[in-house]
Amino acid sequence: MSWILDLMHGAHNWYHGVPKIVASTKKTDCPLRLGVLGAAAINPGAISDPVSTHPDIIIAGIAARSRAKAETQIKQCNLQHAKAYDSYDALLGDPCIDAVYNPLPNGLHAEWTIKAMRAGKHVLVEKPIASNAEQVREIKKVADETGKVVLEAFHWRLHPAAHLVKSLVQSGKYGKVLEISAQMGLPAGALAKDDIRFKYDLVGGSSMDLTYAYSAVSYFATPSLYGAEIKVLSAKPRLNATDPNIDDAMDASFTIREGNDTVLCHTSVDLAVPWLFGVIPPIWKLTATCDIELEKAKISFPNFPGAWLQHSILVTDKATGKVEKYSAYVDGPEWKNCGQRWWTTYRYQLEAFVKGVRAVQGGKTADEVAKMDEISWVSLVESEAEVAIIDKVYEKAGLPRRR
Ligand SMILES: NC(=O)C1=CN([C@@H]2O[C@H](COP(=O)(O)OP(=O)(O)OC[C@H]3O[C@@H](n4cnc5c(N)ncnc54)[C@H](OP(=O)(O)O)[C@@H]3O)[C@@H](O)[C@H]2O)C=CC1
Ligand SMILES: O=C1OC[C@@H](O)[C@H](O)[C@H]1O
Repeated sequence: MSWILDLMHGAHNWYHGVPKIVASTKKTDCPLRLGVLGAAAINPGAISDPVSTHPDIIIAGIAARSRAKAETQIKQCNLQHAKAYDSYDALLGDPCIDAVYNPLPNGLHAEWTIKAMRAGKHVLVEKPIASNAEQVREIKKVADETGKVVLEAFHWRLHPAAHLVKSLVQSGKYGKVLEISAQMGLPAGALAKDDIRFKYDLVGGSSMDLTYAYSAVSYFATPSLYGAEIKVLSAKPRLNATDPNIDDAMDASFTIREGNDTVLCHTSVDLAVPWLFGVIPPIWKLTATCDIELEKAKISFPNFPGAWLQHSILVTDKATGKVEKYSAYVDGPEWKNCGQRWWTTYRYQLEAFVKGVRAVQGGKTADEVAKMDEISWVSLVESEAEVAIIDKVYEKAGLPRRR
């Protein structure tokens, strides 16, 4: 699956001339030293690529359960400053490492994020940040105790396009939000049968993996999800043939109520969208979409998780049918004057993480970082509220809560 992402990155970088930018990127005298837990398939696109164009961070190490695997990835990504470790503990025990990227299977996110903080490291942890909301609260507790930064790697939320959509929605110009739908799917066969996403003990399942859909509806539904009341109306899973605890797909409907305002939300996620007649890829189910209905307009944000590739935000006036078109690749309401046209969502994510860590090193608290004006951030409060929705969806579907 990750080869698709690597292919998209390659094409994107070639189109924007990124290799020249990489070659001319000078690192600072004392860049942050990042250690990576696991030689995961996602690493080249999600961390190695953005680090290559960031002046203030290097990958100083990769740990894998076998040193050879770590060495292979170090070579593959051409990481000149990286050391291979043969265990995650060995990397965490190295005082030369300042911060950690955690792309382990979902079920290990909370455990290793907490271990990393206790070892004195700041953490960028893959989505979903934890198996359930209780674990997110535990992460928050340890972050408060240790003063370390934790950022859930919700890259799409850190891209200017997401912020533009949010500002259009919240502007009041189009009235209240009534209904939001988001979908995301992968074609059947794209993932191997033994992929981590199909393993219950590693906290797999479509709702855990394609959590973007839950994140999108909740981000756009309210100014802040904190304190909102969630009621799941329906949750219909399509169960995995081998493991009935795994939702290969999940269609859910729920309401998000804040004060007197209630937004009806629909999410549809699928790790194995069946091919039509076994041969035709169902493109319309594979395109990630987020559609927002307000009182006076409909806003559509296609390809919301991959906005760095291409997106076009359409606002249709419900009375006149007139369509306004927007897009955003830099700056915007959260980043102000920051970013480049060629920055991927992962590059924005890294920008946020490095700025957050530097701010904490400069004396700010992690809570203050989440509120800083000059960066975009996903707070642990937001992460917890989103994971809590997924907990409730599993409960409604009659599936066990992930742990
Ligand atoms: N932000 C994004 O765009 C994306 C995010 N992700 C997220 O990244 C994470 C990793 O996904 P992906 O790279 O596809 O997964 P992989 O299976 O390629 O990587 C998972 C890593 O976890 C390690 N691991 C430790 N214990 C186990 C175990 N018991 N079973 C299997 N692996 C184990 C392995 O490390 P070792 O090298 O030590 O053997 C492996 O490299 C997931 O949380 C996923 O949600 C994934 C794809 C895209
Ligand atoms: O971006 C993504 O797309 C495919 C998924 O399986 C993956 O985990 C996700 O993060």
